[in-house]
Amino acid sequence: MKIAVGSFNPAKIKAVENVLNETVQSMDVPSGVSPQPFSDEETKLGAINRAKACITNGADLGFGLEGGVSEAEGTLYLCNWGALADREGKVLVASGAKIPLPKEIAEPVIKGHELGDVMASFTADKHVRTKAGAIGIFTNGMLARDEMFEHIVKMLYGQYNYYQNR
Ligand SMILES: O=P(O)(O)OP(=O)(O)OP(=O)(O)OC[C@H]1O[C@@H](n2cnc3c(O)ncnc32)[C@H](O)[C@@H]1O
Ligand SMILES: [Mg+2]
Repeated sequence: MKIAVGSFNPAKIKAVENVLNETVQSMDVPSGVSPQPFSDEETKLGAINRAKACITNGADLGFGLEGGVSEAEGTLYLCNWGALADREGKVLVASGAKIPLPKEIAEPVIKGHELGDVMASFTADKHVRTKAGAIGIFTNGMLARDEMFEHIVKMLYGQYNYYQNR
């Protein structure tokens, strides 16, 4: 069975490999949304598009993981979504943990800068998006980006197995 993840970001690949305990293929697929999704709906759609594109590119199971931001009551939150697609056209979704972003991060993102770039200059680490991520930095290292994606992958794969076995 060919399992793919629609990204070359090591945090996303590692999350799928750790949960499924299998080697997965990375696929360069379009998310079909903006590089910086700005709502739960847009972030979820990016995840679904990536998962479906893996199937179009020949995978049996395709994972799409997407990071974004969403605004509620004047606060900008980090938001994350995942989707799992199969060859039968089944698509499952799950959302990840959310935390508010501090003002010095939220302001440049609202002005149009990508969160990954803002985090890179804030931490002086251009690889931050592939490791701790914003979630790791602002939880003081308690929850890294790959671990947060692992929770999403568990919810996706768990739902997939539940509905397969019913
Ligand atoms: O190569 P892809 O798979 O696109 O990986 P990415 O790091 O660009 O990740 P996303 O497209 O899913 O996320 C959209 C933007 O939000 C950024 N982002 C989202 N969550 C983040 C986090 O926890 N830490 C740092 N940047 C994050 C990300 O780097 C992008 O600029
Ligand atoms: Mg991206």
